[in-house]
Amino acid sequence: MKITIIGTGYVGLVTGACLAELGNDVFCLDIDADKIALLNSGGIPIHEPGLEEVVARNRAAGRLQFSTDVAASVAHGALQFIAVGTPPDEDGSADLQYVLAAARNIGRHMAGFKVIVDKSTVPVGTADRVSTVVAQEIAASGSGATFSVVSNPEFLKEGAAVEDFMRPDRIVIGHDSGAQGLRARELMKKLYAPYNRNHERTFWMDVRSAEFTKYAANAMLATRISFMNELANLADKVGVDIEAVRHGIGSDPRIGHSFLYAGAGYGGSCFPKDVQALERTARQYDQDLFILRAVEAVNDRQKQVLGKKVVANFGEDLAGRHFAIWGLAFKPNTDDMREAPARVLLRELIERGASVAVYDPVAMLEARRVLARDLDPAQFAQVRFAANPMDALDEADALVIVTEWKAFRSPDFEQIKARLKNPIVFDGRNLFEPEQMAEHGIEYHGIGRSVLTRR
Ligand SMILES: NC(=O)c1ccc[n+]([C@@H]2O[C@H](COP(=O)([O-])OP(=O)(O)OC[C@H]3O[C@@H](n4cnc5c(N)ncnc54)[C@H](O)[C@@H]3O)[C@@H](O)[C@H]2O)c1
Ligand SMILES: O=c1ccn([C@@H]2O[C@H](COP(=O)(O)OP(=O)(O)O[C@H]3O[C@H](CO)[C@@H](O)[C@H](O)[C@H]3O)[C@@H](O)[C@H]2O)c(=O)[nH]1
Repeated sequence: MKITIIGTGYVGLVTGACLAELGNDVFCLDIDADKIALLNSGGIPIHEPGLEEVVARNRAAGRLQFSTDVAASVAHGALQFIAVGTPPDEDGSADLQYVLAAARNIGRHMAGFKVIVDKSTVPVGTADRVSTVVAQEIAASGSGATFSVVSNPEFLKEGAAVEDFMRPDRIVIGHDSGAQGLRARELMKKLYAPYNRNHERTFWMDVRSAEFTKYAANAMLATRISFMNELANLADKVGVDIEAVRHGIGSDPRIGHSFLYAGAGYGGSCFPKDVQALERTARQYDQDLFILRAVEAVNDRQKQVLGKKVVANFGEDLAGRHFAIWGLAFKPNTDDMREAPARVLLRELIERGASVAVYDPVAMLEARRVLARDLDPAQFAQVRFAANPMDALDEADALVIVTEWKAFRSPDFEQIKARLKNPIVFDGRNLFEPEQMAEHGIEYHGIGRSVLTRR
């Protein structure tokens, strides 16, 4: 099938590359000329396992092209995927300017019949707004073109995006029940047939329900994390090991094991913004989503937990103190720093007068860019970018772990102890066992595990 993808960010690039991998003829459009030039020279703008190979293979086969040419992109695809960003507006609602700009371009240049697929995460009612904008442009151009807008939210996780897209646990498709909507449904069915031959994993529904499903999924996952983080903080006070509790409750199939890890708070480009946007939608309908307000507040506080543990240990004034930080990206296997808990920790430590040496397996360049924006030049000068994890430890008063990279899981503890000024580890992702740390003579502070540390 001929497919156009508008926006070549995490979602657009992965969607385009994976659809090309199945033999489709894919045209990827972006307004960012540098990104398109990079992709056309064989580069990849993001770190995502397996993506580079899929892109290279399909570019070479002529099934995947990148361009800034709007008219050509609209002419190309029978299916026009909108995969542009929907960042938070000042009031927390989803900013739809990029989605509507993409829709306007489609309407302005289209001829014949097109299926417009909203893949971006967008509030309920957005498909109607896209329809209105496209219809206005068609009326202005006089092309007489026809279309149907479909909602097909994306559930991929960064760091596992290619795998998630190629083996989806569900495909949600919202379409209209009129003739154009049913025509769109047939095309979507054909497109996704290779992923699930009998469509056992496709959930067909109306457009608004599909739009809402995406927010409901992220809100539920964020709720589980904040719930566990809140309990972990209590566990620290009442002498309970949150990891034992996690196993104890997760074995109940009604609860399940996933997304119950207490830690330094959730980050990324999705949970924080989508929880906020759903709250905002509710407020527009005079409803207060109490649970989600609490989920957000708990997460904001949780991002400060590591800083608070450091202060409890070293005092409020950290002038002259130096800390090693392992992990900067908001999660492993990505270089994405959006809403990363490490940014909150670094600001806190540096504002209190400390200096830091930081290390992340892939996010160093992105961190440099983001931290130069977060911090003023004098503060930024307090950050040393270390060459490897052990190099970050020298002369540090303690090691603080923020991201659960696999490479941090089995370090040489004797070397850690020898290189740190004080053998103290603050573990924001519960990577290590407190007993094991005690054996190495390392003072250990996990999340919700202080009972084991005291033993
Ligand atoms: N990142 C994820 O893991 C993820 C997962 C599921 C859903 N989503 C949702 O998908 C959407 C995209 O997210 P992302 O992380 O890929 O964003 P991103 O910021 O990485 O990429 C968006 C791209 O769209 C381009 N763009 C903006 N306006 C354009 C226009 N008019 N025409 C062409 N290109 C345009 C930008 O230049 C950018 O390259 C968001 O709604 C997000 O919530 C993201
Ligand atoms: O038990 C857990 C699981 C995750 N996290 C944190 O939660 C954040 C988000 O993690 P994850 O969900 O794995 O990453 P994302 O790439 O943001 O993916 C989420 O957001 C995407 C964008 O909407 C959705 O498509 C995915 O389904 C949804 O998982 C990260 O900071 C994790 O460290 C925890 O603290 N505890």
